[in-house]
Amino acid sequence: MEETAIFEPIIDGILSEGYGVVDGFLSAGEVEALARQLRERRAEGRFKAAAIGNQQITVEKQIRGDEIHWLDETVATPAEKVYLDRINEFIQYVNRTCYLGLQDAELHYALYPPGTFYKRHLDRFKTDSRRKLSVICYLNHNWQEADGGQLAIYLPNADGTERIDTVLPVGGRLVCFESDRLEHEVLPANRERLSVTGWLRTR
Ligand SMILES: O=C(O)CCC(=O)C(=O)O
Ligand SMILES: [Fe+2]
Repeated sequence: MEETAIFEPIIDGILSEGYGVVDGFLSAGEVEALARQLRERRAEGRFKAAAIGNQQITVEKQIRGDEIHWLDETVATPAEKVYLDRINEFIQYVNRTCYLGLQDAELHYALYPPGTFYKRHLDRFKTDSRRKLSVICYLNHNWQEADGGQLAIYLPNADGTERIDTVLPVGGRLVCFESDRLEHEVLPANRERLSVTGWLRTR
């Protein structure tokens, strides 16, 4: 797919709704390859229970139940390189069109076992103001509404009330929003839920 065709709607969504969603950020084949890679990394024993806070010390299952593994570009496999390259193209696009001065990305795989969730939170750590945009790409085959696991996004209305939009974690779909702005939550998933989550950072 032509790059602006997938990048432009993301930025348009952020500007008009506060968040952007696009399908086909990864093709079905790319999703399958990256999901397979995730499972291989997990089988190698590389995944750890996700922690809360920037010291990565507190594991709190009542807040989040996912397991994660950080992508390392120095040992990236072809399937991982496809995603890293696409994200880097997106960074260039955002810098050309929005002058955000993005520098790099930090990305981790996430696997939510059935029944797990991530309670309402903001992504930016108090001590890390480099995180500008949160990007999540889903790696799930044939995800249905009944599978749960929606990303719930809390949006402020002009009158001070809030509304909640939900996004299904459909394979190949990318969601992006400003890390210090939008509170969000992962609702309990009824089946294993796979994604790559990350942050686009300034210098
Ligand atoms: O997987 C998602 O939909 C969101 C994950 C998330 O909020 C996070 O990892 O900070
Ligand atoms: Fe988050």
